[in-house]
Amino acid sequence: MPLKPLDYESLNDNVKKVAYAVRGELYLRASELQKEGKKIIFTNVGNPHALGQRPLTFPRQVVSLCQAPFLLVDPNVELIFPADAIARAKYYLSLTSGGLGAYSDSRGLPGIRKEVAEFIERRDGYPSDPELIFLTDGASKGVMQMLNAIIRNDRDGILVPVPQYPLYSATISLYGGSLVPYYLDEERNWGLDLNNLRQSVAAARAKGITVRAMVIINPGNPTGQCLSEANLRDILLFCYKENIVLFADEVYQQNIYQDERPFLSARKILLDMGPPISKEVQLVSFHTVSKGYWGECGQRGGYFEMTNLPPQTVDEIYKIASISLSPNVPGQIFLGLMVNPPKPGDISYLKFSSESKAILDSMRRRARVMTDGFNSCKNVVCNFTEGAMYSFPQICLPPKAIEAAKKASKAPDVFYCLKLLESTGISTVPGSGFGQKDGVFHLRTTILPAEEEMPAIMASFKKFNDEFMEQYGG
Ligand SMILES: Cc1ncc(COP(=O)(O)O)c(CN[C@@H]2CONC2=O)c1O
Repeated sequence: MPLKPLDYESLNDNVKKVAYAVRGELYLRASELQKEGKKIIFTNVGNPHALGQRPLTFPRQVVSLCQAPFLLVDPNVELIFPADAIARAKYYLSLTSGGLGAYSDSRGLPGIRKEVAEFIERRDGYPSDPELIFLTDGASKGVMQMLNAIIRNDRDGILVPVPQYPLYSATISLYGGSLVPYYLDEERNWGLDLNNLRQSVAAARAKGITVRAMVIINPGNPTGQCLSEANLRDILLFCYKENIVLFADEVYQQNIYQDERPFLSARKILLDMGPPISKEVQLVSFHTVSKGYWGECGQRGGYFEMTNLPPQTVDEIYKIASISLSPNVPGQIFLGLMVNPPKPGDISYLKFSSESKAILDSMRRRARVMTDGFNSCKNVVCNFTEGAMYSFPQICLPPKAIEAAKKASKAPDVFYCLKLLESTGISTVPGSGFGQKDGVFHLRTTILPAEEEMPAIMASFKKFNDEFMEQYGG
């Protein structure tokens, strides 16, 4: 029988090349075990509500009213919903062309794009143009749109930090480009290594690759590092000198757990640097409602902002966005609420700010508990989670463990994570899924398990790890 068009063997090779570890072998094994009745702690995905985080009240009130406008005319509505939520729902509905069931413009509702621009202006102190802000179904879709626009063939290279969030490696594979790694320095808390960056570009060019863009993830996933102003200036100067576009993935900008390096946007530093750099470097910045203290991953709300892209390019990006007709409208409303939350004096302000602060304060405490927990384990070292939502400890695997992994035809860190999962139910992602230096092994977990469960989880991990190291002669 001839191959059918959708038989595996006849699929697009780029599709078959793609790997995405966050929901890879460990996740699938964990799902099997769960079906068999084993209690699994899914710390593999930065999915706060799946780990018990409660949604913020105000956004849910507003979107509920938007989803069910008949409530707005119910005589009892003010008994259940605060007046500012009612007013905001009416405002958002007035922006739509027929409620949440109607398509919006392919770039998103202009009124919400304006709210995003105003947020950026307040954050950075520079004007922002709503026409250069596109709303997307999560930041992922924006990243994919921009990588699709810039990758022409396999000679086009995209600089990606290693360890990296595999949205980038997977998308670059999918679109047939070349990933050009630049290694973060684990000894300096995953700091930027400019020499390695320059060497990577030179090596890529020597192979005939045209380096077109550089990705920064700030704060980092899985590594959690926060870039300093000096780092950002170095990166922007580098992009200017090398004629490279900067993709700034800033989805964790609310998730900061230390005071030394607060979040600074790439756009702010670019504009601070002034001409010629501020006029020449092309920058695309990404954000989402999935992270921060919102954690509204399932709502699929995101945006990207374009800086120094020519109008004709913006038009092309708009054309491609039009193929998908409209970003989902509820997700757009969540985004509008995130960038324009209740203000002091608003009825909902006190509740909103206390809910938000409680979540962030707890995340900061959990980041510390998890880091210290890992560092109390034999042959485990872990940098502190400066930001984002993850811990990325290095597991120093003894030779016997590496030998056993080889016999099991598993990468050493996959072997370790599978043993951890089978023994404790803790579902993690092996460091190999994010990239790491040869011979050095990690795992990624989130700092998201409930705070009251964290000590028991870390104790369970420690018991497993120390027994594992004993068994394999570590
Ligand atoms: C750095 C980074 N960029 C973009 C995204 C995508 O966000 P959207 O939900 O807006 O598309 C994620 C999601 N983080 C994944 C999801 O959970 N665990 C992770 O590592 C991310 O970590």
